[in-house]
Amino acid sequence: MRERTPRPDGGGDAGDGRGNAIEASGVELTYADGTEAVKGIDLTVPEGEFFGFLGPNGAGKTTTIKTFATLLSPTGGSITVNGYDVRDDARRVRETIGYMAQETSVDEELTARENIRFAARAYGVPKSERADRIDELLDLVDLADVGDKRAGEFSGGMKKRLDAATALVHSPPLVFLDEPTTGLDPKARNRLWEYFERINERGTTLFLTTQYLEEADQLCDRLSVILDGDIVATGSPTELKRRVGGEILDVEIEGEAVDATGDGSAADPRERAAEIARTGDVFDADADVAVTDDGISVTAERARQHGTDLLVALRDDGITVTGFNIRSPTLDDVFLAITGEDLDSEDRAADSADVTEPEVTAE
Ligand SMILES: Nc1ncnc2c1ncn2[C@@H]1O[C@H](COP(=O)(O)OP(=O)(O)OP(=O)(O)O)[C@@H](O)[C@H]1O
Repeated sequence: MRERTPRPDGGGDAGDGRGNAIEASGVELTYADGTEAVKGIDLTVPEGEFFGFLGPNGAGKTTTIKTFATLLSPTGGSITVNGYDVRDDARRVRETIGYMAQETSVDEELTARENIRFAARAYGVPKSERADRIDELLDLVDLADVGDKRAGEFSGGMKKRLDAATALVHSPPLVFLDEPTTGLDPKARNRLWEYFERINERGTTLFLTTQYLEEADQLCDRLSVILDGDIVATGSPTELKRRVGGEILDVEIEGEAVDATGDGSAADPRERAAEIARTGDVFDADADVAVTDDGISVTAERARQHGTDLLVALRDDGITVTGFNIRSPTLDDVFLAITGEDLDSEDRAADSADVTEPEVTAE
């Protein structure tokens, strides 16, 4: 069991007996050069929640997390963390949080065990408790077998796990994780996810920033989407997906654009199919039709019911359908609907050029 940190009287209440780990109201952060990185956000995170903060590069995730962790002072609004005001009680806030920054802070010259011991000393963990705490944390992040190896020999994923262990050394009830899995390969990312789930199950509130929709979907109870310093949506992954509405019908269409008349005007069967989906009688006017790499994608309330009507209409027009699929919206669709941008495309490409795993075992 984690140790409960006594809360000051001012701590908020989530309404179900739980307090609020974070209460933020109208938070603004404008940098000295005039960049308005955070533009008045409101946010409440109940104790014990796994909360996600999702947004593309430069959206304001790190800036927000730094104001919550007292590393930056907000230029407007108010923030209470574990019941303490970040301006008036910064020291108490720091004592009751863990913070895992984007860049790992492990000392590569030290062993895993020495890294955690150093953090334990820095956080004032009583000497009598240190040895047990170090063993417990090494176990928790599956580094017990390599506890006496130098961190410099570890893979990227192992360093991240060690870093996360050091953020937990004083048993904080709230831990901030700033893009903890960026740059890791899928296997290392999965290991870290398991570890985060484990510490959340022990009762620790987690505030995670991420660019990965899949990560937010898999881990988070609730999440907010931040874009250009503003929160543009908040809800559970399921609620957000429901908000997109309806189902998605993906239709794969044969054939490239051809210049049938030889006058330079290419007829693209996908464009023609999209026109039929938009203007035919098959779907309601509010159906959303997009041309994709392979064909078209239709988001509509009754996509499942009317899918076959569309296929017939396409066939009657001489268009060859090579495949189709009806699915529920993903968070990717949510993000696309909110922002008009596909969040994942660039990041996925970056992933393949990733950290190589491991020379040292226990990965
Ligand atoms: N020290 C700084 N001075 C001025 N502008 C800054 C500073 N740090 C960040 N910014 C700007 O503030 C905005 C938000 O940046 P922030 O790092 O919070 O975004 P982010 O969502 O965490 O992105 P990333 O995923 O790239 O870390 C960006 O426009 C960024 O360029």
